Amino acid sequence: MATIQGNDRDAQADKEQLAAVRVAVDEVDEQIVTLIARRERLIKIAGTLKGDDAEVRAPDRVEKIIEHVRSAAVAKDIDPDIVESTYRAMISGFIELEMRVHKDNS
Ligand SMILES: C=C(O[C@@H]1C=C(C(=O)O)C=C[C@H]1O)C(=O)O
Repeated sequence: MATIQGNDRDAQADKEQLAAVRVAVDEVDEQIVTLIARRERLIKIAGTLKGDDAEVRAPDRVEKIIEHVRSAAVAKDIDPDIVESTYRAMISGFIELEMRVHKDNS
């Protein structure tokens, strides 16, 4: 009977570790989506409190958020560019959502 040796055993161990890492990534994603849902509820409220489209877009506020999350990324020793691009994509979606909420309320 063949036994698993050397490289085969390493490859098997890597596969098992990758599967475990993916389970952990899925758990983190659940947490992230929970936080995005919480963020979305707040953004919708903000949309009801603003006077016009320019206020909804609030580009100065967007830049302050980017500055804030970049600093938070640096403090945690992760790549601030990844955090910034993630936030810019998310905020761009939220601005469109907030626009719709704002229109429905005005
Ligand atoms: C939530 C706001 O409105 C918009 C959405 C933002 C966001 O998703 O973080 C940020 C600024 C605005 O473009 C706000 O003004 O605070």
